[in-house]
Amino acid sequence: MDADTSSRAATVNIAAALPRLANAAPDRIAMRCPGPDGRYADAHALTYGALDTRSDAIAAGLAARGIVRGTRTVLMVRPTPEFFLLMFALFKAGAVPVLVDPGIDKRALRQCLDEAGAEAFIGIPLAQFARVLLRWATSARVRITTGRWALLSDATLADVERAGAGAGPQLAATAGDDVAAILFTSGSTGVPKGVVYRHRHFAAQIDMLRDAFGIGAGGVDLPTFPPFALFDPALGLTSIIPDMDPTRPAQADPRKLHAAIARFGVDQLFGSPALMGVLATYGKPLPGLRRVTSAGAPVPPDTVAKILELLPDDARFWTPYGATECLPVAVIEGRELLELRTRTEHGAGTCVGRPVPPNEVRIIRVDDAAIPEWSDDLLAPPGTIGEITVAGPSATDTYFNRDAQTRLAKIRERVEVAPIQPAPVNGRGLDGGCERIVHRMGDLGYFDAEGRLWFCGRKGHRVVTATGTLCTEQVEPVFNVHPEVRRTALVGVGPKAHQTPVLCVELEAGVAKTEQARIADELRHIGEGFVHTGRIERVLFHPGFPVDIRHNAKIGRETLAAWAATRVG
Ligand SMILES: Nc1ncnc2c1ncn2[C@@H]1O[C@H](COP(=O)(O)OP(=O)(O)OP(=O)(O)O)[C@@H](O)[C@H]1O
Repeated sequence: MDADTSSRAATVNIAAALPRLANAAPDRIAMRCPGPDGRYADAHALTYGALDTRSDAIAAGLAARGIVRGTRTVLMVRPTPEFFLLMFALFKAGAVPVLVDPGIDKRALRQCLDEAGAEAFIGIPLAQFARVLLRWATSARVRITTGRWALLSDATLADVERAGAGAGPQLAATAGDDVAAILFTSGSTGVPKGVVYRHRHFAAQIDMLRDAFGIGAGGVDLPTFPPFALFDPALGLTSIIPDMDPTRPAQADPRKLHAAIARFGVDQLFGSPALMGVLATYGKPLPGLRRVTSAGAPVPPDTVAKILELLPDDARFWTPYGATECLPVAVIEGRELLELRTRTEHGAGTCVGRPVPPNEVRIIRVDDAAIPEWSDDLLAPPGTIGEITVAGPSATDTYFNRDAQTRLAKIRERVEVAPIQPAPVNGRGLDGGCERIVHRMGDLGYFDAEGRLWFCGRKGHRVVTATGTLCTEQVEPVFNVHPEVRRTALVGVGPKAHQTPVLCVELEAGVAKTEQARIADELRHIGEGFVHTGRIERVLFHPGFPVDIRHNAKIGRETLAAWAATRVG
């Protein structure tokens, strides 16, 4: 192997697939985005060829402005062609895009941006105004706007692209260990944390998604969570960006989604459980779809059943389990999930399926403290509930600038490897062995006798009473069977170890307040049917649960607990 070939072989970069695909099929559509009027005009579409050459030009133009390998660059751009061009340009440049969910609390947003120590800021004009007004990302020395005028910034994206035009192919020779992006968590349990993605994490995710879901090039995808669209070009898919507010999937208009699916022959769809709820309630068949995936929180069994009814018989409905820090961890298909519905409704938790190879998923004893080193003594006895941990090629190893959080979520593990065996993919070499990072999911769960993983709720949401521990996901589905109940949330009031369990209840629309006393009695009766729910006596009715900003599906139990505390003496 000559030096040039070996350096090319070592390059790991999510953008590396793009020139290959662009060469093979330059005119294939990579993305179609709705214009401001919601229409899918050709002006808002990008072919593989255009995505490749234009992102080359932008990468070269960014380099001329000082955005180069390693430059942390906040990107605040809506899911338009500009967003995808910029993301691929930043990857090609080896720069580090920083993504924060739009719509998070403004104070938390500023904290995230400060923490990221951004060196550059690329945004729509509104984001540039906010940056100046709210003093966001003051460390950013390069500012680029996607607007028509360079107001409040150094240049427009058009200037950047013009400056780099004709520079030819760009691809930084990034190594697997180099930082590729900083992606913030959704912050459903506090201020979002910046997850450090290395190029090898993205590369592994693409392989794992392709294998777990049998994704082949040439399909047409409707990713309703825009960052997921970034995987599509690497998988050879066409992305149709839906005409909806990506921060409000629960409010998406199902007619628009159906129109896009029919018009562009969409055969795969990703959406949060809230978006699945929208499609299920709308109830129109989804004949062209072959693969639907939903993640972020458990999908209610009624929604799973309805979506399966709407899909063709040979279509698959996957509910992968994972987190920003590690994705995918495990996966289950909707039909198997439905077969296990009774167990969930009897308090077993929600089955999230079998680990996606080559993940190693292990359950450790519940502990709120940091665990620096792995030891097999940490393991919970087989079949018992503990914290879910993952070691695997897509498990990230650190948060950015959050040492305390990193210590709480990561365990170093020394792995002995025989000389002929390759080192674990996320490992670092050591004398006579290798070290890898185990990620703690912060979720409770267990394995059943068939090797399936069950999710029992978040560790921080467990309710510890004087007589034992209650897990949210083992309690709520028991009560959710009541026909007039939309959803329930278990919270604890009082000091840990002496908490009073309180069941917060959101009723179906149209149920009168006067029915609440009867429903509370009926819920207590349902609870008495199982040992673990029999102790829950306090029932509080809430007009509409707070939910997370990313998926609109995770219930804000911290907020509900504070609310419940004001009502329970
Ligand atoms: N299929 C699933 N079934 C049940 N829960 C899921 C599923 N997929 C994801 N989750 C939940 O979502 C969590 C990951 O969420 P995400 O990475 O979006 O941010 P977050 O953990 O909510 O944010 P933060 O850590 O800032 O609170 C998982 O740890 C798990 O609790």
